[in-house]
Amino acid sequence: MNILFIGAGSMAEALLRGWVQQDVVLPQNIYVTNRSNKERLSELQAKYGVNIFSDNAQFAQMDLIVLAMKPKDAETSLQAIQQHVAPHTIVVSVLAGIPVATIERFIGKRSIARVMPNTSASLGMSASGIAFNDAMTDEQKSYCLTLVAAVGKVVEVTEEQLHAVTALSGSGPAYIYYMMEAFFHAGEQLGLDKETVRTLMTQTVAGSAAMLETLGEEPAVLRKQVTSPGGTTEAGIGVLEAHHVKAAIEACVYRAAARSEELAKTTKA
Ligand SMILES: NC(=O)C1=CN([C@@H]2O[C@H](COP(=O)(O)OP(=O)(O)OC[C@H]3O[C@@H](n4cnc5c(N)ncnc54)[C@H](O)[C@@H]3O)[C@@H](O)[C@H]2O)C=CC1
Ligand SMILES: O=C(O)[C@@H]1CCC=N1
Repeated sequence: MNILFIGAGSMAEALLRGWVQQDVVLPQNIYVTNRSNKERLSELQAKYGVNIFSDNAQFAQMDLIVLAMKPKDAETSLQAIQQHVAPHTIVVSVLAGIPVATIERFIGKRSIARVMPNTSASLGMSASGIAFNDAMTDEQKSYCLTLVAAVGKVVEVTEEQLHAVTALSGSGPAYIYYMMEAFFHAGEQLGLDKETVRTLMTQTVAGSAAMLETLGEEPAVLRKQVTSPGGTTEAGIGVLEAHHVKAAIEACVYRAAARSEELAKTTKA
């Protein structure tokens, strides 16, 4: 299977790195192209041994195309490729918001999957959602699921539900890093060196995720186990409550989902 990435940014790299490292796709079967940055393509070629896509005639040999440009560039990009994409080629879009209907409007009714991964795909740790259009055969679905499962966990959802997936797990790593920025800073302010804080907090996040996953408990139950009456955790959480942090996090997710819907509307015919 030859796979072409259109758009060679951070998400394209996370996916192709994951596929190459997990041995699911050979680097010689991966092609990359972007709008104008040739150095970036050479960088990916040097790092992973993938090919630089050089000629529209090569579209005929592509079994699968990954749309990985920014949503705002989707229409221009789809317009540019519409004459060239072969009828047998599966199209997988990782674009936030952009509906299958928009993609079909440019390149016709064909097998299309929308995937919402996250950047942890580069370590095989993505949490991805996938939605298929009705042209997809079972065999094509299973191939797409294999690819996405190779870079982490994947759940099949409806296209409508992808707004929620995008707002939760697509953007999710950024929310965690945002909190980590604060933990790192606070740890240093309290006199620990940067590396010590990094060790403590990355393990704390990994451990908490593993507890949630392994025990299957509600987060509130696990939180209670940490919170001794009159202790340090209760004191700290009291500050979060006073600042309505839980409400702020929920508002953050709702706003991200609404933004995904806005992106969908900007491109609808
Ligand atoms: N970064 C993330 O964590 C995630 C991103 N996504 C989606 O992945 C897509 C790409 O995001 P990033 O990699 O973060 O963006 P990026 O800005 O790092 O990369 C975008 C790439 O698209 C190329 N490009 C722009 N217009 C083009 C055109 N007309 N033809 C060919 N290439 C073109 C750019 O040159 C660049 O290489 C977005 O649609 C985003 O919604 C999805 C899940 C997570
Ligand atoms: O911020 C964005 O729009 C993309 C989609 C999910 C993560 N990054």
